[in-house]
Amino acid sequence: MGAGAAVVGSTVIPIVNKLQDIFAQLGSSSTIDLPQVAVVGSQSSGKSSVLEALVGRDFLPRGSDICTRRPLVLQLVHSPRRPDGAQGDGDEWGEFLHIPGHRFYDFREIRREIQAETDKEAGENKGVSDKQIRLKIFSPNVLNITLVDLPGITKVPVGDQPSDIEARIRTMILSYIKHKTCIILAVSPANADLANSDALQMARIADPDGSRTIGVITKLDIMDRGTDARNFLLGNVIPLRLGYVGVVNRSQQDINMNRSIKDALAYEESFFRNQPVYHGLSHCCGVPQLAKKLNQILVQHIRAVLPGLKSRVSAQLTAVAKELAQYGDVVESKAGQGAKLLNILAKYCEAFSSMVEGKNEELSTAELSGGARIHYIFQSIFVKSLEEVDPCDDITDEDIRMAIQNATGPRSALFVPEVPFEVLVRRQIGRLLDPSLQCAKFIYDELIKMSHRCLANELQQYPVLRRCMDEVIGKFLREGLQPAEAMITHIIEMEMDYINTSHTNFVGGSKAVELAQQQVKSARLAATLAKSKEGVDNDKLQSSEKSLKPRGILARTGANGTLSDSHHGVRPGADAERPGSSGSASGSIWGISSIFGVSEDRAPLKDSSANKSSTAPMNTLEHSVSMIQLREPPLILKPSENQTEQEALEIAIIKLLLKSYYDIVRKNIEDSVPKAIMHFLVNHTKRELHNVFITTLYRENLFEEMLREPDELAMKRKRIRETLKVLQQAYRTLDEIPLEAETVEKGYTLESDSTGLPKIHGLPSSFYGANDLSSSYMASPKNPRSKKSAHSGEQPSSFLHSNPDANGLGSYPQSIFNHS
Ligand SMILES: Nc1nc2c(ncn2[C@@H]2O[C@H](COP(=O)(O)OP(=O)(O)OP(=O)(O)O)[C@@H](O)[C@H]2O)c(=O)[nH]1
Repeated sequence: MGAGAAVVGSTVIPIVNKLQDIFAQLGSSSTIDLPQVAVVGSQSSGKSSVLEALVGRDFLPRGSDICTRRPLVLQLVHSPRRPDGAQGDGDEWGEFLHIPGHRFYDFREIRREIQAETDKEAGENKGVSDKQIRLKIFSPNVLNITLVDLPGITKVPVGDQPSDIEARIRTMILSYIKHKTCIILAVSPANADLANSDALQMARIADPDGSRTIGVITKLDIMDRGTDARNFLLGNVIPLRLGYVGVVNRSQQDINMNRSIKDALAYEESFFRNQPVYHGLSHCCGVPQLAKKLNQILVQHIRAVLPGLKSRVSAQLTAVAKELAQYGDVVESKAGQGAKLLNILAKYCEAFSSMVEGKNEELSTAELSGGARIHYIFQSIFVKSLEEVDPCDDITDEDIRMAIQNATGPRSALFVPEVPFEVLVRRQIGRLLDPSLQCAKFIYDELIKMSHRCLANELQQYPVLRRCMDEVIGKFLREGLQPAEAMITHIIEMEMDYINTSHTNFVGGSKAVELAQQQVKSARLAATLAKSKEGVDNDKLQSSEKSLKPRGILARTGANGTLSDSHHGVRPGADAERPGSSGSASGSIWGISSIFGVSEDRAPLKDSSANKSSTAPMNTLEHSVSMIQLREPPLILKPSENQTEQEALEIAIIKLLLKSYYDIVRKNIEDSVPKAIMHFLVNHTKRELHNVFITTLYRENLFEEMLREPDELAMKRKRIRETLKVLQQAYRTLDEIPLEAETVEKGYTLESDSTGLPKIHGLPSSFYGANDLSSSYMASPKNPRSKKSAHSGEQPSSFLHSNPDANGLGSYPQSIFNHS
C-alpha cells in the first residue's frame, strides 16, 4: 500500500511492530493504542483528498460536491506479508463492518461500497448521517492506526439536509475531536480566507491550547494569482503550536483523469520546487511533511508508553529469571555434578536440622511443625497420657487379695508380704513400656514426615535423588529407632528389676499403714453411719473395732477370721531391730521388708499355724468310725468371697504403696524416655545424617543417575530459558527504541540540543507528559534553552510558544469564535 507515497506512520511501523511483538511475547492482548487522527474542515476543503494521500491509496469518494456524508472510521491494520513474499494486491484488502468476511481487493470497489452505504443511510439527495461506516484496511505496509473522515461543515442546507445541518455536523465533528487522544487535522483551503476557517474554529473549541491540532492548508495550487500562503504556513496569521503543512492534492480534473497518487505527489513536489515563495518552507510543505509530522507525534506517543512497557517487561524478566534459577543449570562435568550433589546433601541436612530446631525460615504460623511437634508429642501426648494413668485402675481389690494370698504360699501369712507389692508394682511399671515405645514410634514418624518436607521444591527436580535420599533417611531412622527402643526397654526393665523402696519420695511403710488405717477407718465410719441409719446395733461395730486395734496393722487374721494374737505388734519392732533392715517403723524411709517382715523369721510360726489347720484333721480322720468325705477342691481356687477387715487394710496399704512408687517410676520414665528418643533418634539423626548421605550417595558412578531430571522438567527449563531470552531481547529492544526513533526522525526535522537528545518540532509536552523529551520544545523564546532546542531556524519562536494566551492561540481573532 502506498508504495512511494508518504503513508501515515510508515516510518514507525518497524518500531510499532516490534512493540506489538513484545506485547505478544508477554502474552498480553493489549496493543499500543495509537492516537486517532480525524480530518475536519468545511465542505470540499479537501479532507478526503488529504486522508487518501496519507494512506497512499485511492478509495475515498471525492468530488466538488458534498461527498463525505457519514463519518468514515478507517482502521489501518498491519497484516503480515504473504509467505511467498510476493507483493501485490493479494496483500492488501478492505473489509467493512457491515459486510463481515467480505474482502475487497479492488479499492475502486471500496469507494463504490462507501458511496452505496452512504446513500443507503443518508439517502441519495445530499443527506448527512452520523452513523459510522467502519472500514478496515489490511496491509503489510500500514501502521495500526485509526483515521476518521468526517463530513464537511456546511452552512446552507441543500437537498434533503435539515435546516440545522451546520449545527448537526459541528456536533458530530466535536464528538470525535473532543477526545484528548485525537489528533486533529484542521483542513482549510488556501483559496478561502484562513481567518474564517471553520476547521481552525472547530479545532480551537476541542483543543483550546492547540496541542493536538495540525493545520493543513490545501489547494495551494489554485490560489488567486499574486497571493500565497507563506504567512499562513508560518503561523503568522493564526499561530498554531504544531504548525501548518501546505499540500497540493489532485484537482477534480486530475480525479476525472484518474491521476495516480504517485503522480500527484510528484506534481506536488515540483509545484513547491517551482514556487520560489515556498522556498525555505520545505518543512511545512507537501503531503510527505504532513506524514512526517504525524509520525513525530506517533513516535512521541510511543516514547510515552515505553516506560510502562519497560517496567512490565522488567517485572516479568525478574519473575522468569527467578523461576529459572529454581531449576538451576544442567551440570555436565563430573566435578560439577559432585559439587552439586554435595551441595544438595548439605543443604538438606541443614534444612532438616533447622526444622527440628525450629529455625526453619518458612516457619508456619498456621500449625505446629518440626521440632514443635516433637515437643508436643513428648509433653502433651506422652507425659500427659502417663499422668492420667491411675496405677490401680486395672487392679481390683480381688487381684490384690489374690496376690497377697498367693505370695504367702501355703502358710497363712501373718504380715502383709512385700512380694505382692513388688509383683503388682512391676506389673504396673511394665505397662509403661508400650506407651514409651509408641512415643518413640511417633517421633520416628515425625522425623520421616520432616524428611519429606525438606527441600521438597528443590528436589522435585531430581526425583531419583529424592527417592534415594528418602530411602537412606528412612533406613537410617529405622536403624536409629532400634537403639532408642532398646534403651526404652532397658529403662523400663531397670525400673522393674529393682524396686527402690528407699527412694526419698516413696511414701514408706509406716506412713502407708497410717494412711491406710485412716482410710479404712473413715470407710468404716461411713459404713457404720449408713448401717445405724438402717437400725443396726452400734455396739457390735465398736467391739469389732476394738478387736482390730490391738492386733496391729501388720498382723493377719487367721483363716477363720480370728486373730493370731501371739504375733500381733511384734513384726515392726522385730524388723527394726534386725541388722541390715532398711529403716525403722517410725522413720520416714521405711523399706518394704521392714513393713512386711521377712519370711525366715516368720517361717516357724507360719508352719505351726499351717500344721494346725492341715495335719490335725487328718489324724482325727484315721480314728473315725465312719469316713468323712471332703469335697474335691475346685479346679480354679479363689480366695474366700468375703473380704475381711484386715484384708481391706492390707489392700489399702498395697494400693498406697503402689501409687507412691508408681509415681516415682512414672516421673523417671517421663523424663528418661524423651531423653532416650532425643539422644538415639533425633539428635543422632541430626549429627550423623550428613555422613550417612555422603557414604551412601556420594559415589562418582552414581552422580549422573542421581541428578537425572524428568524430561518434562528439562523441557520446562528450556521453555523458561527461551522466555527469558525473549524478554531480555524485548528489554534490549525497548532500550534501543528511542535511538531508532531518532533514526526515524533523521533527515526530517530532528535536531539535537546540547544534551545530544533528539528534538522534535512542535510537539507539546502536555500531550504526552511533562518529562517527555518534547517538554523542552515548550520553552519560551525568552528562555535561553529554547534558542537551541526549539525548531528549525525558519520557524518563528511564537509558533511553538508555551503560552498560547500570550503568544499563541490567544491571538486568534475573536470574531471566528462568535459562531458557537
Ligand atoms: N486543485 C486542487 N484541488 C483540490 C485540492 N484538494 C482537493 N481538491 C479538490 O477539491 C474537491 C473536494 O475534495 P475532497 O477531497 O472531496 O474534499 P472533502 O473536504 O473531502 O469534501 P467533502 O467530503 O465533500 O466535504 C475535489 O474535487 C478535489 O479534487 C488541491 O489541493 N488542489
